[in-house]
Amino acid sequence: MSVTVRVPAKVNVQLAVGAARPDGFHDLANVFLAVGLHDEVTVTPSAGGLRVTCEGSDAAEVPLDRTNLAARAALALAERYGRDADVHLHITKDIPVAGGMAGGSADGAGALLACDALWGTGASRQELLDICAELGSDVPFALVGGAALGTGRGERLTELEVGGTFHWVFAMARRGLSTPAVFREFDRLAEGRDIPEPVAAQPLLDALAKGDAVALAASVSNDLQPAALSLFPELSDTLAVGRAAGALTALVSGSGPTTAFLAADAESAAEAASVLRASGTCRTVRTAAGPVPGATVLDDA
Ligand SMILES: C[C@@](CO)(OP(=O)(O)O)[C@H](O)COP(=O)(O)OP(=O)(O)OC[C@H]1O[C@@H](n2ccc(N)nc2=O)[C@H](O)[C@@H]1O
Ligand SMILES: Nc1ncnc2c1ncn2[C@@H]1O[C@H](COP(=O)(O)OP(=O)(O)O)[C@@H](O)[C@H]1O
Repeated sequence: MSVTVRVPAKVNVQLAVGAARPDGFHDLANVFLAVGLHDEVTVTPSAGGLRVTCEGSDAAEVPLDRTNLAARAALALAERYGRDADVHLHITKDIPVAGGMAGGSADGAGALLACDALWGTGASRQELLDICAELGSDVPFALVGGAALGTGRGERLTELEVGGTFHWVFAMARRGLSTPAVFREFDRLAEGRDIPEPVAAQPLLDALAKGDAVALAASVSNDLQPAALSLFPELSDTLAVGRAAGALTALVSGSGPTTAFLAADAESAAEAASVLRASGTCRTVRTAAGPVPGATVLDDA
């Protein structure tokens, strides 16, 4: 008996960042879009206690101990509902690790939903979302999927209407970037400046609602991009290649270092992807469309 959950990656079409809070986090206006790159998490009862395994091209970079977000999710649910977390969690990883696409968060949400289905806890959606928020700022969105505005530290979600499909190209970099390090660099670059309250941009929300890629391209923004570029200047070359290859816009995905390119349609995305692949400025290139649903239990094969 096992349960498998499929969970998407995200791109931030807007990431407005406020000043550092006393707890070290930053208030955000974080507009998430779930895109069709997925991890799968399979949970199976295991007599030998909690165990995590991972397969996929980035598997060597994924921690297999209790710091893995999937393990933390299983332990949090077990504690809340008085269960033993005697499970084997197997992650089939397709989301790049430390890429600003929330792969670890996806695995956390996936493991939570899978363990919940396996154990039949009867937890409400809100209870699951509360556990997600304890695990990390990006984890609730991986459960919800689609498109949403995240406020607070990104964990308080308002789902958004999207009127069409957006076609993206993602260029994975040759090394990762640490999310806390990028926020620290944001603070350093912001020193001595007044940081406005983060708010969602109305033209961006309208563009999403209309499914208008040209309007979305004109309104995307990422306040962490200067910090990511400061720590990883070569990303500017990748952004320039994607722009020259016809992308409507190019930006760093979240805290990076994955770069994201919005294309007019699937064909232009494929063309930009092949130019980026040939450029030698990145490790791998993928295309993916969004929005897609959040964490979903798969039927038995
Ligand atoms: C930047 C974003 C954009 O969606 O994602 P990535 O691009 O890294 O995937 C998120 O805000 C990352 O969310 P997540 O990766 O869940 O971060 P958390 O585990 O909650 O926090 C890790 C660390 O990031 C910083 N952090 C995170 C969220 C936030 N609103 N303010 C922060 O300052 C803090 O230093 C915190 O200790
Ligand atoms: N299930 C997981 N998958 C990937 N990384 C994980 C996982 N659990 C914990 N981590 C840790 O979280 C770090 C950030 O990973 P990830 O979520 O992929 O990136 P990002 O926060 O940039 O989207 C990794 O370097 C790794 O040490």
